[in-house]
Formats: sequence, C-alpha cells, structure tokens
Amino acid sequence: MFHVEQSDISEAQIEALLAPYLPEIPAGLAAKLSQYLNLLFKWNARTNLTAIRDPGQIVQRHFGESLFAGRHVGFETKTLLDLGSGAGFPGLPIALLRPEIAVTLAESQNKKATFLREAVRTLGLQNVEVWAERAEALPETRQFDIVTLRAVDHMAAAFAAAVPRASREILLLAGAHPELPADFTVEPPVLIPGSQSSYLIRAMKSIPD
Ligand SMILES: C[S@@+](CC[C@H](N)C(=O)[O-])C[C@H]1O[C@@H](n2cnc3c(N)ncnc32)[C@H](O)[C@@H]1O
Repeated sequence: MFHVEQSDISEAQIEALLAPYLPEIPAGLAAKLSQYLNLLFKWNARTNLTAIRDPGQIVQRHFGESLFAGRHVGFETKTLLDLGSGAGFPGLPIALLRPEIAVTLAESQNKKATFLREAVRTLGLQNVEVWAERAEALPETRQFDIVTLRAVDHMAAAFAAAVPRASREILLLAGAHPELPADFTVEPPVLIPGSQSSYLIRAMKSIPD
C-alpha cells in the first residue's frame, strides 16, 4: 500500500498496483493513467468526484476494477455505453485500454460531466463521447454492444435503463444482479481481485435466430 498525500505516484508503481487486475499493461497506458490520476486529484480538491483519497487505492479500486472489466470486453465490441459514469469508471479506463471502441459516458450530474469532458480532452481520447444527461434521454435509436454499470445508485432502475440500450451484453460490477428479462442469461460471476463481495457479472442478450 502506498501512503502518499499527493498524486505523485510513479508509472512503475501504477503498473505494479494494477498487476492483479491487468497482468499485461500495454505501452503508454500507465502514463495516461498517471495523467488521469493527476486530474482527478486536482478536481477532487474542489469538487467531490471520488470519496477515495489515497492514490494507491484510486489506482486499485477505480482503475484496476475498470481495467479488469475491460479485459472481459469481447474483441468484437464496437460500441460501449457506461451508464452513470461518475468520474469515468469503468468507461474511461476501458476507452484507454481499447481505443478502437466508441465509448459513450452517460453522466447526468453537471460537474461530473464537465470533469469527464476535461479528462477526455486532457487524455486526447478521440473515441469517447460524454452524454451529460440521463441515459434514458439518449435518442431511442441509440444502441450499444455493451452497457457497463458500476456503483450506480438505484441499481434496479439503472439496470432497467440499460436493458433497451444493450444489443449484446450488460456488464455489471456489483455484489449481485437485479432480476433479468427473459432474453438475458448470466455467465458465472467472477470475483473482482482484492474484493470479498464484488463481482464482474456478464448478462448476455440472446440473439434471435
Ligand atoms: C455513485 S456514482 C458511481 C460512478 C461510477 N460508475 C463509479 O463506479 O465510480 C453514480 C453516478 O451515476 C449517475 N447516474 C445514475 N443514474 C443515471 C442515469 N440514469 N443516467 C446518467 N447518469 C446516472 C449519478 O449522477 C452518479 O454520478
């Protein structure tokens, strides 16, 4: 565990902390995550983006869990909606890991959406769109291969909002999954590294013949 007060955590430390979540870190990813961490620290000083203050914990809990989810995103995935993205988890680390995926971050709180836009600009991400309203307000025609959900309040309501948007899968980071519509099946949950009770849960939509 690193006990530092600033975000002056090295890229080598970031890589070491991420090893349980993503054993092979692509070149350049730690540098981008370091930029992201610095921005989170700067903004967290004046607005509450994350309750976690320790940089090592941010790397493990926020970046690590998001990248662990990213490892389970299928290679055929072209579009992904992160519903209730907050400070960008898991959508932004997934967008850094998989730049070929068009990622939409839906976040209805204005200050968090403003942070997300700034993060996208700072990180030079061309593949990310910020939707600064409720996900339910997206045009009805907008569908995504995968919808991710993590730590969203009122999970059942968020899940209900995710269902009509997901053309292939809903990927949850949670303790359990809400009741599923009949056309979804759940793969065996995978315990998230370092957690006793949080799982990565993939709810797959049946594709009609
Ligand atoms: C507790 S935060 C968690 C954020 C992030 N997913 C994480 O894991 O750190 C939940 C966020 O979801 C947002 N939210 C909840 N329901 C939403 C919806 N239907 N559309 C857009 N944003 C939503 C809230 O504004 C809040 O910022």
